[in-house]
Amino acid sequence: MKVGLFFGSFNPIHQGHLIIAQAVLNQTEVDQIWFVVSPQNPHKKSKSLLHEFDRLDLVERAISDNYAFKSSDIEFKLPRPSYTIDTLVHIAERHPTTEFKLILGGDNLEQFKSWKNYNQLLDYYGLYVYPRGEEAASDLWEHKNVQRIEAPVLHISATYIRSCIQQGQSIKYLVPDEVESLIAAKKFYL
Ligand SMILES: Nc1ncnc2c1ncn2[C@@H]1O[C@H](COP(=O)(O)OP(=O)(O)OP(=O)(O)O)[C@@H](O)[C@H]1O
Ligand SMILES: O=C(O)c1ccc[n+]([C@@H]2O[C@H](COP(=O)([O-])O)[C@@H](O)[C@H]2O)c1
Repeated sequence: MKVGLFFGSFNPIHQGHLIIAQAVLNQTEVDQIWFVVSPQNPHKKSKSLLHEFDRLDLVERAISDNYAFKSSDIEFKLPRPSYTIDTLVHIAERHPTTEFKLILGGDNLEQFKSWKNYNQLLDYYGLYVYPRGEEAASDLWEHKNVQRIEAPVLHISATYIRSCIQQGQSIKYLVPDEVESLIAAKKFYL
């Protein structure tokens, strides 16, 4: 089996994430996409970071209608902050017959060389990279283990969604209905 690993803070998950995941399923050999919720991105500090179990809950609601999408809380049990190479080695050890690829936005490709052991991620696993706005300036596009995914660029971000909520604006259509209703019921991000 081939699995695409989509790592993220998912604070919260939104339609941009889901569209990318579906594009990877459509355009590659992967059988499943696993959404790996990161409790703490090593390069991000956010005052409005929702508790990891709540973010996982939102992810599970968002993907429940797609059998090819799975959620993972594996990083909750690993040391923090979450370095992707450490998680990947851990996951790969537990699934020795599964082939893993990393799904990455163009924005993350630009800083990818600052990631822990990025060469190992490239050489042992490989990347599916999709555009996110302006073309990422990186020589890594030429790497043999980097495959470009064509997907519509949606300028939705979790930051924008959180700011809509704080301003009392609706987030309908930006997130799946099930995500919108849980955020409203639990008064997240207010
Ligand atoms: N609209 C989008 N289109 C394509 N990729 C996206 C989009 N939003 C997020 N991503 C990608 O999804 C992954 C996880 O992103 P993350 O959970 O941090 O969402 P975000 O919207 O970028 O969050 P924030 O605004 O809080 O920084 C990252 O690789 C990011 O590049
Ligand atoms: O491993 C690293 O050095 C590293 C550096 C920056 C980001 N990451 C991971 O990249 C993923 C995407 O982050 P985010 O917050 O943009 O969703 C998330 O799982 C982070 O832990 C990983």
